[in-house]
Amino acid sequence: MSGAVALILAGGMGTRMGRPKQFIEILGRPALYYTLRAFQEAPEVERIYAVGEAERIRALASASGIDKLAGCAGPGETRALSARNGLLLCREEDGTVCMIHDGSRCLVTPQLVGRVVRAVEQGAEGAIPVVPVSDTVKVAEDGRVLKTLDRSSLRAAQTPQAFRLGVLRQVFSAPEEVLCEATDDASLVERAGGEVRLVPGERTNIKLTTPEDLILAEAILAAREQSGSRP
Ligand SMILES: Nc1ccn([C@@H]2O[C@H](COP(=O)(O)OP(=O)(O)OP(=O)(O)O)[C@@H](O)[C@H]2O)c(=O)n1
Ligand SMILES: C[C@](O)(CO)[C@H](O)COP(=O)(O)O
Repeated sequence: MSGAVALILAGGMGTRMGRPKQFIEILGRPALYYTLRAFQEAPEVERIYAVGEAERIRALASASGIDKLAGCAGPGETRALSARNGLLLCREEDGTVCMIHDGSRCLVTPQLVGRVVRAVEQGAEGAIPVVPVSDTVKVAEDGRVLKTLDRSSLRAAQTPQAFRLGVLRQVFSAPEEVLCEATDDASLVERAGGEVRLVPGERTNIKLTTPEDLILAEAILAAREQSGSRP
């Protein structure tokens, strides 16, 4: 066992979904159940920390056999401030591998968790899952195209994003305005000059963001169930 830790961010309001996403039921279980279960099943993960409604998350974990859950913290005003709150729960040493993961990416697999942990164990300062961008991406302003980007060098970043705890402690000590500009954790490491390695992500590792994503998530989980892997 690698002894890695996972920090699950589940303290958002779900503004674009119209309700908090972590407790929306998919195939009869809250979305967060599937997220927690993937980390519970990953042999590389020793402990799980979560940010969000502590009582509800603890109740979900204990009803679902998620015995790696080691602590919960209250949410911050933004994703980055929630991550900073969660990091305060981690008492492990600086060298421990820590993954930060969106609770709303409930289709994450234990295999993907293993890939990002191994990339950091093999020497990367940070490791993030990415998938190639399949649309053509335009830079826009005032409803007009400014330019078209070269798609061959573009990647869509997912979570879990893995780093040594010491690296996270350092980059999350930046001022709040810097933290809140970052839309993922790796960009804070990049800003500090750290090298972030890319590992293959999974197209099914979608982030529940808008109501249509629920249809997709349910279909993917149902297909996993049919194919014999648990949803
Ligand atoms: N203050 C916040 C904001 C977000 N998150 C978590 O960070 C992840 C990614 O955030 P996002 O998908 O944007 O979720 P919400 O903030 O809930 O959605 P929205 O932006 O539509 O309000 C989610 O698992 C969310 O619960 C969090 O823990 N604390
Ligand atoms: C961290 C992330 O999931 C990487 O793609 C994404 O940036 C989160 O964005 P959100 O607007 O907070 O959902």
